[in-house]
Amino acid sequence: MESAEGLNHFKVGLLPTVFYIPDFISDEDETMILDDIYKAPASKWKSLKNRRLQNWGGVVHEKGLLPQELPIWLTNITKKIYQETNLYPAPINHVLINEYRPNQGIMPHQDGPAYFPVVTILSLGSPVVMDFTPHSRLKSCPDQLTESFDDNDSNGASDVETHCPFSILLMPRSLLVFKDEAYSGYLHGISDNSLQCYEQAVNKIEVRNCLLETENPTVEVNCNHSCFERTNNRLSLTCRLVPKVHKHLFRR
Ligand SMILES: O=C(O)CCC(=O)C(=O)O
Ligand SMILES: [Fe+2]
Repeated sequence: MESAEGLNHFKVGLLPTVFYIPDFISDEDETMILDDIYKAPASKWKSLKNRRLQNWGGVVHEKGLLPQELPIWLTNITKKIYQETNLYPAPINHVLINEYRPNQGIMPHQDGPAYFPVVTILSLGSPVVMDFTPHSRLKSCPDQLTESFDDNDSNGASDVETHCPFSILLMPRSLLVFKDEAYSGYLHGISDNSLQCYEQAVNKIEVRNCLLETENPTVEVNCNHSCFERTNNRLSLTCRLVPKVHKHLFRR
């Protein structure tokens, strides 16, 4: 995948700006990145009520970034993402690493205004379902429409059809990319439940076999209900660009 055109191959769902790339990195790369994450000093972790996180790249303010150089192991992966997605106008300069226990998630939210409106999320460890919900100003999706999703021609999808909630199943080693309308018109979140259902996932067909066939020790799959039980931690790298960097502020 070497251009934005190549990325179109990975478009999922009705929105034109959501992409799911399975196996973006190898097993070996996943192991190495996990090692590097856990090699970081304990003080690098910040515990929140429902997850813990590491902040890399500097402090994000509403008006921009007070930068800190990314470590080499993060530069390696963000460079690959930057080059292969070809969506950022400059190299990724900020990475948030979230760690979720099996019963932890993240409240529906929209990412802040300081970021360029492209987000890439690399998933590690356990699979999880991410839910996208349109902002209330866009909620125009009658319930019955969700049932006829499969019959819709994605090229001709109207506003009403496109402003429906949807989910994406994120397998370990996959890269989720979303931008523009999916970034600013929708909230994204993960339920804080160890039981995750992917019945409504827009990439259900692509990932179903992957989930069922691999003897994945991180999940217990219930085939009949398109659900699985998380049994391991999930980690994610949320990679973004803060276009405005305060190079000389607060320097001693
Ligand atoms: O862990 C994830 O996949 C989502 C993280 C996220 O939305 C964020 O850090 O803003
Ligand atoms: Fe987010």
